[in-house]
Amino acid sequence: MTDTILDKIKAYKLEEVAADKAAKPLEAVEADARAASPVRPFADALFDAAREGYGLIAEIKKASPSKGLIRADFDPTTLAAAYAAGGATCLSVLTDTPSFQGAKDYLVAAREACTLPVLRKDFMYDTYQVAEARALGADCILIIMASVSDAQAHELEEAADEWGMDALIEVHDKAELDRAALLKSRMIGINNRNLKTFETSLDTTRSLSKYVDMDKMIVSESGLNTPDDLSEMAKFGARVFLIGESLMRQDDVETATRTLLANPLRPGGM
Ligand SMILES: O=P(O)(O)OC[C@@H](O)[C@@H](O)c1c[nH]c2ccccc12
Repeated sequence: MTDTILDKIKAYKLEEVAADKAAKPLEAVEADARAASPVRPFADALFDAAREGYGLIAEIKKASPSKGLIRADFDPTTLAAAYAAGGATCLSVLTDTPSFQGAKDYLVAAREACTLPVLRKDFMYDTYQVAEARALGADCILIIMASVSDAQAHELEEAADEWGMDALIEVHDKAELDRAALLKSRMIGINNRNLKTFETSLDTTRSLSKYVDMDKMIVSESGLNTPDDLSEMAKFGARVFLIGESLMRQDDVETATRTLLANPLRPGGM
């Protein structure tokens, strides 16, 4: 079997984590995590926003494996401030360098530039990375079900919880969603991007949303471009969105963000 992009990312990420551990032992990272700026409530902010309008997790993303460079004029401080001014609820910051040209420092800079809760967007396998996320200031981590075992997912979620952070559980098929249902996180991210082919289809949210427990929040992720995309997803119960590329390609990120959120489909469909 040929390796998928996710297999390749996992292989280098485990090496990175081993090198990070050698350079900075867990105890030192934990000391930084304990001294970090207090956690900002991530899930709560999204639940509040989605009650009347939409919740937006706006992503700071310079490049991706499928699209290459997305935004040349890239300053995390300016972008975070623009997203916040435009009405984003939370931020997502890519900290993976080899595939996304992200950086841990970008998360620190973005979080300092605003008061929004921030998701560390990375490929998480080890609780060391969770402590590190908190040490950087992150308020939430991502757990990608396609890339971890049930035991790992549980362990990562527990670690996030111990640090007072939330966890966004990402799925892209029914089997992953069934596994995610065993976890306690209130946020289920349905990724519209197929991680094997890189194609995005909003049919992923359309078909999986009906299987998500009523008490959980659906976050529709990837491939969302227009207000019509959001209202279409809202018809399927998704009122929270994780959006990167389509906003990162705009010259005026603040106005683009505001425009995207301007006319939410009201709960109940009005
Ligand atoms: O740029 P888009 O198509 O709006 O997608 C954002 C986000 O969903 C995407 O970056 C993403 C979703 N899950 C991930 C896991 C790892 C890296 C990136 C991602």
